[in-house]
Amino acid sequence: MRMSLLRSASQHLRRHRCDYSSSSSATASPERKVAILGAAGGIGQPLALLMKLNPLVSSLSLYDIAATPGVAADVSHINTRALVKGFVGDDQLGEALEGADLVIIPAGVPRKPGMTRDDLFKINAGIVKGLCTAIARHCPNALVNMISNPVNSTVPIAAEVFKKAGTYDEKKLFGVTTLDVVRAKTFYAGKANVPVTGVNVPVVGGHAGITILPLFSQATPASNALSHEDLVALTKRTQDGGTEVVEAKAGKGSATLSMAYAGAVFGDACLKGLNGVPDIIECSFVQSTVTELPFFASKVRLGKSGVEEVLGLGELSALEKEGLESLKGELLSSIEKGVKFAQES
Ligand SMILES: NC(=O)C1=CN([C@@H]2O[C@H](COP(=O)(O)OP(=O)(O)OC[C@H]3O[C@@H](n4cnc5c(N)ncnc54)[C@H](O)[C@@H]3O)[C@@H](O)[C@H]2O)C=CC1
Ligand SMILES: O=C([O-])CC(=O)C(=O)O
Repeated sequence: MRMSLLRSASQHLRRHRCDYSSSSSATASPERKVAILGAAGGIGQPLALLMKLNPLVSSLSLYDIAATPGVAADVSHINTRALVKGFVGDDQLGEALEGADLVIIPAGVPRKPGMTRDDLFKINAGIVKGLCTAIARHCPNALVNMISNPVNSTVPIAAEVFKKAGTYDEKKLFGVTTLDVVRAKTFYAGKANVPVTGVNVPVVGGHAGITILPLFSQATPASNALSHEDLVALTKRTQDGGTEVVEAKAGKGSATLSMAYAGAVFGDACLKGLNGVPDIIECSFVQSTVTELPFFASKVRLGKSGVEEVLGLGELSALEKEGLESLKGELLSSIEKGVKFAQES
């Protein structure tokens, strides 16, 4: 029983790119330091656990403004490669970041029922700005995976902070939209009645409401079983996935475990790219010329310096073309709000 559980878990990870066994052996892979900022939170803790299980990580730096030594002590006892250190408070942030190859940011407040992601802007914009200022100073060459919401604004804030500091490299800044892909795969597999492990669905646009645009016309394996109404319902469920969790948690936060999984998948992909593993492709919200918007989520090829190539949208269905046009206004205003905040504060 135990062996078959382990076998099926490892098959799952292989299909989902978190293929730790084939990514290169722990001893052969280069030293990689990963820092998690907000490591004591709902996402931070399980994400710290998952990154501790990733043999590509040689050093894991867990930073928060609260309670990190406990989380770090706990995770550090797991007998895997990464050496874990905990850091707490402003004066330890520099040390937490020094030499990091990848910084993952789930710091900030989550939604409660009735709130939009944009309602988090007031608090999270300042948090992200402060953390990115420190990244520019202490590890300007690190890849940055932004989880903190509203991603449609926090990524442009990070870009502006890095520009001001003279360290901006558009190849190294990513808004993490992997959870949208994770949800689209799960919901599509359920509706199309196909095994979820083989499913892929690109999700483009941004990471809030209608700006989340799953491209089910490009889903693999393709399904003829889905009606127009099914596709409309699948699109809406993917767009509202975060709200579904916020409402189910009824005031106790938003998605944490599925987000930690998604963050670990995306972080692993970034590390594989840095290590020169070919053909690593994930969706992410990045600086883009795919549309007229300055930032946009689409498939990107990851490489040794971050984004190697931003891939185009491919052919869209009529429903998706309509979705693309209707998301642009909201996405642009969220981007502009982030830029304005960073330039004026
Ligand atoms: N991109 C995505 O798909 C998703 C994004 N999120 C977002 O992730 C963020 C975190 O969510 P949770 O972990 O559930 O929240 P949480 O409240 O459980 O944890 C946040 C952590 O950040 C820490 N923190 C606050 N200010 C900090 C600072 N200046 N430096 C370092 N740490 C700081 C807090 O002490 C806390 O431990 C939220 O903004 C949420 O909306 C959540 C789910 C999905
Ligand atoms: O909905 C939220 O507030 C958290 C989030 O971004 C998600 O779960 O996609």
